[in-house]
Amino acid sequence: MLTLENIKYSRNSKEIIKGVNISFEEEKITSIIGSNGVGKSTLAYIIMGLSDYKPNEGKIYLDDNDITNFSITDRARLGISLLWQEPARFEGLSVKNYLSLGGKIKLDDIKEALNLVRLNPDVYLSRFVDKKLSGGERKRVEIASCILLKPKFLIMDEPDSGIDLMSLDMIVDIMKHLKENDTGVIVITHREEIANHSDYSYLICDGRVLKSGACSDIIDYYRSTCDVCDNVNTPKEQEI
Ligand SMILES: Nc1ncnc2c1ncn2[C@@H]1O[C@H](COP(=O)(O)OP(=O)(O)OP(=O)(O)O)[C@@H](O)[C@H]1O
Repeated sequence: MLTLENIKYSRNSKEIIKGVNISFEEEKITSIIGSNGVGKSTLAYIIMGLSDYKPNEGKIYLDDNDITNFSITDRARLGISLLWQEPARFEGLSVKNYLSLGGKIKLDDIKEALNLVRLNPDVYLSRFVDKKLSGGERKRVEIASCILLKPKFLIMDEPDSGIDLMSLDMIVDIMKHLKENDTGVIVITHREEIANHSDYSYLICDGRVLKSGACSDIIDYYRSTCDVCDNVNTPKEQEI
């Protein structure tokens, strides 16, 4: 269980996260949805422990461990991973070497992961993770590396960004694969096609959880209420 307890975070004197309580379970897909700029990616960076994203208040627990002050490296070691919205490039590193994680991963597993992200291993193992790979191809390689890490929790920040619409079902298949392999998936998404496959959803508004529950209820609420709202939380609306 990964638990956020009353997390508050400010940046340049602006309060971005205003007291968030969320629990994520392993072997479950949890979606985080909400309008642009409400703090979803910020929450992802706080959970991952990026150096500029230390909460001003609150605690983060992985099972019974208080990891609030743990570095990104310590959290990665404990099994928390993040799929970035924008994947990085590594000039001069082949896909095969990049995915072998320093030789720790077997070639067959690398091939299986490439097949899952629908990149033909015969074509892509020898390609380089540089600017000759398209954004979508790099994103797929990045997703493959997250699969191979077998994390306890994987935060997927808009996993479809840069991926063609025809491949949304691939993202869904990958989330299901991760779940079947005991990874807790935390997916930040604007896509109903992706959120629909989550076991539980949180709707974020103005740095707070506005509502949580079954994905279909949250999406119905979001559609009927949030599209017409001015993006400011109303405490009365809070039904956490
Ligand atoms: N480095 C920063 N300095 C100041 N404000 C920031 C910084 N990064 C983000 N913000 C602000 O924090 C708020 C939350 O941003 P965040 O990226 O977490 O939103 P989001 O919900 O992920 O949005 P989107 O759906 O557009 O990706 C926004 O108002 C944004 O402008």
